[in-house]
Amino acid sequence: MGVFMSKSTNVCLESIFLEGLEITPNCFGVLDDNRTVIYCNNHFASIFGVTKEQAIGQDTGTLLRHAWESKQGVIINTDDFEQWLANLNKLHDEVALNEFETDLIDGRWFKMTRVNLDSGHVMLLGVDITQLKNAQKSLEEAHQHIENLVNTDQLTGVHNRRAYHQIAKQECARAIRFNQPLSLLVIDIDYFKAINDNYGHIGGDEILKEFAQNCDKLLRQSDSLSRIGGEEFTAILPMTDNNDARLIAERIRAQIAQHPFYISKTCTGVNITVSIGCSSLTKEDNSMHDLFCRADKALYLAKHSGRNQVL
Ligand SMILES: Nc1nc2c(ncn2[C@@H]2O[C@H](COP(=O)(O)OP(=O)(O)OP(=O)(O)O)[C@@H](O)[C@H]2O)c(=O)[nH]1
Repeated sequence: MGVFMSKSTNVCLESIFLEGLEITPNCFGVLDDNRTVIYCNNHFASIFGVTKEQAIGQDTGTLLRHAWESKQGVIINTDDFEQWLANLNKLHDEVALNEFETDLIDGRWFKMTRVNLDSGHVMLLGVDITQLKNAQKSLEEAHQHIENLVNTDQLTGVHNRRAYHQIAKQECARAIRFNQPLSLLVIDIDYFKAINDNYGHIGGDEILKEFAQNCDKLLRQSDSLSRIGGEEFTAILPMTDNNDARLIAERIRAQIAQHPFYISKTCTGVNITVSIGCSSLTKEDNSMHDLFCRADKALYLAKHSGRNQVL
């Protein structure tokens, strides 16, 4: 590196730059046209899990292989290192200037800028963005937590009415677009008022919780159980035609009817039944509302023709 002096102060700017580069949390390195490191600071060398003295004079392929084999420095997720390196070199040869983010095993993140200079040298500058990345991760986690809270029924832990509408919209659009079957169950606990009257509201809440958990276990992972009202639930069944939906509904009805529910305050076993209305997507349907209206009508009929049945 040439020495350049400030005319006004007669100070060697090179030594000031080099001192500054060692103190900064950012990384800096210069490669020659054979990708050999001719200058770097310690942060740059740490990308390869080596010291500055070890890095200078080595080509980046050797340094990256060391990082990959020793699991130090930059995280390289590949089983075929040679292919990975060939792809990287090809990309760097083709693009004169590129920016990318890289994460290290010690948790640091750098936003790297790589510039191919006219002289054939390559300059690499990495800004430490670890704090930014951590803040971004915390924000994403907080967002996910809030998202879960606003979409979850606090009593039963299944989806709430808000989530039901969102899922219904998505699933219905998908089923119509790809011409796939879709079914909906509207499930209502029979004579729930009597449970509240006999065991109090807390006892009723216990039943609701246990019912939701049991019902959820009887469904597939791709199905969505939601509590849309007091003792009223819906189950959205993607990729399920009417025959299968009725089998599933019947399985829920039968299992719930024979399941021993339990009220902890009075140590009482309780039996409950459910009535279920079932509907499936037809060519004439435009939205889940169409399915809901039919399933709700079927539920009404089930209630008025004796309860504990699927219609
Ligand atoms: N414990 C509890 N009860 C609730 C909750 N939300 C609604 N309820 C009660 O659920 C009962 C619903 O009663 P109804 O609509 O008359 O229906 P039902 O007694 O189940 O009768 P059918 O549906 O006709 O079989 C009411 O007593 C509500 O107060 C809740 O979050 N917890």
